[in-house]
Amino acid sequence: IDERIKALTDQLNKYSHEYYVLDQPSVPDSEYDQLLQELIKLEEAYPEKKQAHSPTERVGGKVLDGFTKVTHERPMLSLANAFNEEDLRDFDRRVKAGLDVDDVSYVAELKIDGLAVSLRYQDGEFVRGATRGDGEIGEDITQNLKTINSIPLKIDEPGTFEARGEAFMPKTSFMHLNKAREINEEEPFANPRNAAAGSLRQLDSKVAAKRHLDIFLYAIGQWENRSMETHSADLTYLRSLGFKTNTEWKDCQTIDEVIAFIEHWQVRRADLTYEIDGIVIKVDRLSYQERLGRTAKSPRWAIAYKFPA
Ligand SMILES: COc1nc2nc(N)nc(N)c2nc1C
Repeated sequence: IDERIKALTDQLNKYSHEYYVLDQPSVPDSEYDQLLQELIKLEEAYPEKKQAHSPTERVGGKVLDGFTKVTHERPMLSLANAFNEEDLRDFDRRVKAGLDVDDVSYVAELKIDGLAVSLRYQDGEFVRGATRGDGEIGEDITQNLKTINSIPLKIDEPGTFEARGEAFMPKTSFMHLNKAREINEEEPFANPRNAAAGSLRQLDSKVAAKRHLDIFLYAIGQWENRSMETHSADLTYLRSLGFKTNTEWKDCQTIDEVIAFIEHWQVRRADLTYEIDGIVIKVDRLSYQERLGRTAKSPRWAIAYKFPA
């Protein structure tokens, strides 16, 4: 029985990764559902044999009467903003002056319009998910984050590992949710960001489970075995661990390439299945990030270009 429960758990988590992260399911939904039903029955019969990373965790658990507070060991900073080309060139000049180098490569990423969250893993198990809060103190929303199917419940990484990213509601989920709310004469959400925030702050994770939220991870927070040289290597590593990262990021050798990337997405963003409110530019070399450091609330090695509203 033990073996069967473990085998079903790992198999279903693998299918889930293929479907929700790689968008390449290898089995039909009917086979997934059949195996899930078998696991549910086995866990009901032998509850003590249920694995911590069981996919049956996805449907939501008990209703909480409040959120416990979480202290972020590494503060979750907010980004300084840029609104035009001049701001971007000023940022580039400041970075080069601060490092006393004249060639700095950047990574440009889509700025997902959602809610910043932190996912903490202990010896491979997803043990805690939290909101950014004020950057130092956030709220424990683990139960709600477990309902996001693209979040792996288990990863192959020993010790403490923290992934950070943006939880969001895809545009189609947002439209369907608001249509349902209008039918129920409930107040519609103003935008997908508010809908995602409202969904993740539900005390009843069964409600969050129905909101079809998704997530893109974009940084590694706490990591005992930190070993990468660049941010782009971190993004590649996150993907290799099974996390959903946004594939539209680009290595830019100059700020001109960044500006071209911004112009490209300023037009193309309407075609995306999720809302973005800008482009985030980060110095790629991690040792350079260390040297540039941070202000009280923002890193000096990154900036968020905001699209005109
Ligand atoms: C390094 O800090 C950050 N990086 C980010 N990257 C992307 N792509 N999107 C964000 N919203 C974002 N937000 C923050 C605070």
